[in-house]
Formats: sequence, structure tokens, C-alpha cells
Amino acid sequence: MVAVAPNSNCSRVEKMKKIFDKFDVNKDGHLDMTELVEWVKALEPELNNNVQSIQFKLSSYLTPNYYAVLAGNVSLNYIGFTRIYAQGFRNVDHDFNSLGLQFQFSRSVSLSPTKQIEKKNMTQISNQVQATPQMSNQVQAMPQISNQVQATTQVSNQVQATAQVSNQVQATPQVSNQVQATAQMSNQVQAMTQMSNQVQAATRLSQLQATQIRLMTQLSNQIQATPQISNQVQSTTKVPNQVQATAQVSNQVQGGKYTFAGQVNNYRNTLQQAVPTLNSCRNTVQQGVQTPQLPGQVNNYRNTVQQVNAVAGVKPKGEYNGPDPQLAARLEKEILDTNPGVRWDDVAGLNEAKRLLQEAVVLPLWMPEYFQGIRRPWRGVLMFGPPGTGKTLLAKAVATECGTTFLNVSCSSLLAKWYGESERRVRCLFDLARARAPSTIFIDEIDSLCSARGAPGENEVSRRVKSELLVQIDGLNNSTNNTAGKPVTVLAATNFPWGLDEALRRRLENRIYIPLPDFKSRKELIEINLKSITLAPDLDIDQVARRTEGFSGDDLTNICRDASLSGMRRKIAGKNPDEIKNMSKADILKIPVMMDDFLEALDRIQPTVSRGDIERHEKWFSEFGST
Ligand SMILES: Nc1ncnc2c1ncn2[C@@H]1O[C@H](COP(=O)(O)OP(=O)(O)OP(=O)(O)O)[C@@H](O)[C@H]1O
Repeated sequence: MVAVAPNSNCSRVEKMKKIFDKFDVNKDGHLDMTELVEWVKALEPELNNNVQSIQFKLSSYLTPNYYAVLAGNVSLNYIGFTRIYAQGFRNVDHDFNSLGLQFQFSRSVSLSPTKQIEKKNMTQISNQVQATPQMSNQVQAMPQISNQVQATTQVSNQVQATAQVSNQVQATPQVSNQVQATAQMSNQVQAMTQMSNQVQAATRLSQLQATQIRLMTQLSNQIQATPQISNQVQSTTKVPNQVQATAQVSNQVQGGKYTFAGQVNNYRNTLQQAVPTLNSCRNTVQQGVQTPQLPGQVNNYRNTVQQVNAVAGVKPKGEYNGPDPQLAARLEKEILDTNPGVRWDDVAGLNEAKRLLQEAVVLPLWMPEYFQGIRRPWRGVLMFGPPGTGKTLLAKAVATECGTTFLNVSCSSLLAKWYGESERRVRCLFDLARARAPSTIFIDEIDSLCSARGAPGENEVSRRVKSELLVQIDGLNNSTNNTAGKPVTVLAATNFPWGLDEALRRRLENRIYIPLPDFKSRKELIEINLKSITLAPDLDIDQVARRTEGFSGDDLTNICRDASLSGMRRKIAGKNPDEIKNMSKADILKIPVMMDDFLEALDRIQPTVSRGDIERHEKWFSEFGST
């Protein structure tokens, strides 16, 4: 600290010089700001080095102008200072003692280069000093600003985040589309993967095939390399030639066969012409008249035919040549009825049905040339009607009258539990029928074999049998597999025509209704049933026929049987078994059937066919029947 003695004895100038020397640290004749501050400090020790107080004091010493100059970092110099004091404006002692005077400083300042740099530094410092309060304020305000800045930053971040969210929201449909597109792409990728797998599998397959082909080629090479095998292979090529040669032989054989077959046919025609005579002969024989000559003639004819057949190499009629001889033999045993023995006359009434059957089945046999092309015989004929009306009887009569083979088929003979066996039986049946042609396949209760599709009880087996049956019927009586005059006819019967499969119904082209017998037919039927029975004079057949309206042929037959047993019942009443055994048979046979017997039978036996059943048949007849 500089201590200045206020009452010094030195001159003013010296005194001033001393002061300036004292404070002119750089000894350049100038006081710069730092030196000036040091000067104030020395003068005002009570300011305690407080910068602001010193500044304030300094400003009070100087004129505002000068202070401004000083703040602008213009330093004082001796000259200017001296001049000021020399002008007498100031009392230096006083100044230094009281420090209460204002004084003017000269503005003429010359600065050395060093001083200019210092001045620049000073200006900066001055600026900093001046700016200090503001800066201080700013510094004080800094935390707030900092907070604000931080808050602003957060807000800014939020705004940015919001903007991003907003962008995302705006982009959401696009994102959704992108997600969808991604899903589609994912599906496509999956599909591509599957395809790739398939391609790989196919490649593996083709590799396998390639391997097989390679192996085959190797095998083939080995075979070719083996001379013996090669020779065998070459000799195999001769086989077709042999087969061709066989075919020619076969043609030649067939040619010969036909020649003989013609002769056989002639014999057969002769036989057929003889059939009515033979039949009447048989009837006569049955009636007890002995005419031994005629059967002898028939046997002669048969023997001749067999001899001719043997010479011609023609297999006897009906020999089965199909792939299932054992099955054919079994079926034949089961279903073949060579002589059903039922004549037209055995069937009461049903004249319209007989006419239709004759036209559909009998005439094509008698006039094969006529039944060609559009007149080809029916493939199938359906007889439908209530139970017991004579359908089976009619079928047997057809077979007997035509002299055709009669294959009487029931469901049980065709259906089998082993897979494929039922269809095999159907095929075999038709092969057999063709071998035995002309023939009639009679399928009774065909509804149980060929129910409508989706009907209850329809199962896999019945479906397959049905299909096979349709195929076989389709193949009947067409130009390729049927020789003229040897037709195979399917004759079917059912009590439930409405339950038949539609496709089968179409193939059974002729559909004949077999109704309940009318009065005339009932009367006829009773007479047929009683023709070998002794009748009492009181028996009124007309009355019985009148009282049996609504009865089927089968019901009437039952009534006749029951009534005809009544005489025997009366005769044995009250007798023990031995007495019965010892009764005269002739006496029993002579017991006549009386009217009362019929009346009692009528009380016991009721009609089996309901009115509703008849109506249903009539309705189906009007819809699908043939007349
Ligand atoms: N028109 C008829 N002429 C002579 N007898 C008949 C006649 N109708 C029925 N009968 C007698 O009824 C019996 C049964 O006839 P058949 O079996 O032919 O009837 P169905 O119509 O085939 O019966 P189901 O439909 O029940 O098989 C015959 O054996 C015969 O005795």
C-alpha cells in the first residue's frame, strides 16, 4: 500500500511527479487503469479493495467525460496531469487529501505500441468490468435460464416426440397397409416355401426315377449282355405271330363251328316246334294217360342234338366259360330252375300282364329277326304290385313257355360279406345267363338289392352291387355281346316300386302292374286251386269270389287250402292217431269241399293287402307304369 504524505515539503510538480512515479508502475509517464485503481486504493484505504467502490470513487474524481475516456481505456499521463494541475484547477494536496475535487483531464493521449496493446486489454477488461453487473445478473439468472433452457429442451423434446407420434399417427394407415402387405408377403413366402418343398420333393422323386431308369438301363444292358436271355427275348417276339396264327385257326374253327351250329339250330328249331306237342303229352301223362311214344321221341331228339354238338365241338348249351367256374357252378346249383313247370294257364287272370310279358320276353325269342334295332328286346322288365298277386308265378310261366333258362335270384344269393364278393357274384350271374341264353334272370324283391340312393339301409356293399347291376343290365341285348335269338332278359319283381333306385328304374324299361285279382280272376283262381279237389254240389264259387274282394291271389290260395282241409278235419275229429293212420285214403280223397268250409275259412283268413297300399301302387303305376 502506498502511503502519501499530505503535507509534504516538496514542490507541487515534484510532488505530482512523485505521486506519478509512485503509481507509474511502468515508468512511462502514464497511468493506466490498473495503476489508477492502485492510486485510488492508496488514497482510499477504507474502500478495502472493493472493486465497485473503487470504481465509484474514481468516477467521482473524474469528470464524466474523462471517466468515459478512462472506461475506454485511455490512460492519463504526466503531461496531461501536470497541465491540469498547472492550470491551477486543482490543488494537488487537497486532491490527495480530500479527494473531493473534480478535475479535467487532457484528452491528448499518445500511446506507445505496448500501451496500445495494454489499452486494448484494458478496454476488454473495462468492458468486462462494466458488463460485470449485467453478467452477474445474467449469472444469477443462469439457473433459471438453465431451468428454462432445460424445460425448453424437454418441451422441445416433447414437441419433437409429439411430432414423431403425429407422423406415426398419420403414417398409421400406411403402417397398417404395410402390416397387411407384410402379412401377404409372409403368406407368399410360406407358399413359396411350400412350393420350394414340393419342388425339392419333386426333384427327389425325379432323382429317384432317374435312379430307377439308370437301374433299368443297367438291367437292360445286363439282359442284352446275356446271350441266352437275349435269345429268349427274341423268341418271345415270335409269340404274337403264333397268336395271330392261332387266331386264324380259331377263325377257321369258328367257321366250322357255325356250319355245325346251323345244323344244331335246325335241330333246336325242330325241338321247339315239338315242344307244344310234348307239353300236351306231358299234361296227358300227368292226367294218368300213358303215352310212352312221345317221351321216347323227345329223348331221340335230345340225343341227336347232343351227338351233333359233340361232332361240331360245340359246347352244350349253358356251359359257362367265364373266369369263375366254381362260383358259376355254385350259383347254378342255387338259382338255376331248368323247368319251373308253370304254364300261362296256371296263372289266373292277369291277361294284360301276360300279353305285355309275351310281347316283351316271349316274342323276341320266337321272332329274333323282327326284334332288331329299334325293336330290340327290352333289357329289363319290372313287375310291381301288392304281395301275393302272382309276380313270381308269372316269371316262372314266362320261363316255361319260352323254354328259356330261368335263373331265380334272391338278394341272399347275391349279397356276401366279403369285400368285392357281391359284385363278383353279379358279374358271374350275368356271364352264366349269357352262356345259358336265351335266359331269364328273375330278381325277386329287387328293392332290397337296389334301394334308392340315400335310402335307410343303403350301405357300401349295396351301393357297389347296385352299380355292378346297372353296368351288367346296360350290357344286355346290344349288338356287340348278344347273338340274335339268344337274348338275356332281366325280369324283376317288387312290392315297393317307389323305393327303387332311379337309375335302375330307367333300365327296367317295361314296368308292368300286377294288381289284386278282380272278380273274374278270383273265380278263375279258385277254380285252378280246386281243379284236383272234389267239390260239394252246394259250393258256390261265384259267391266265394264275390266275398273275397280285396284278397290277393296268395290269400285266395290260402282260403282254398284251408277250406279243402275242412273235410279231413271233420273226418278225423275224435279219432286217435292209430285210427287216423288206418283210415282209407280213398275215402279221405273223396271228401268234398263244401260251401260251409269256405265260409269258415273266410272267417279265419283276412286279406293281407291294405287299401292304402293299393292306392300307392296305383299312383306309382299312373306315374311310371307301362300299359
Ligand atoms: N294270378 C294267380 N294265379 C294263380 N295263383 C296265384 C295267382 N296269384 C297268386 N297266386 C298264388 O299265390 C302264391 C304266391 O304268388 P307269387 O309268389 O307269385 O306272388 P308274388 O306277387 O310274387 O308275391 P310276393 O310279392 O310276396 O313275392 C302262388 O304260389 C299262387 O299259389
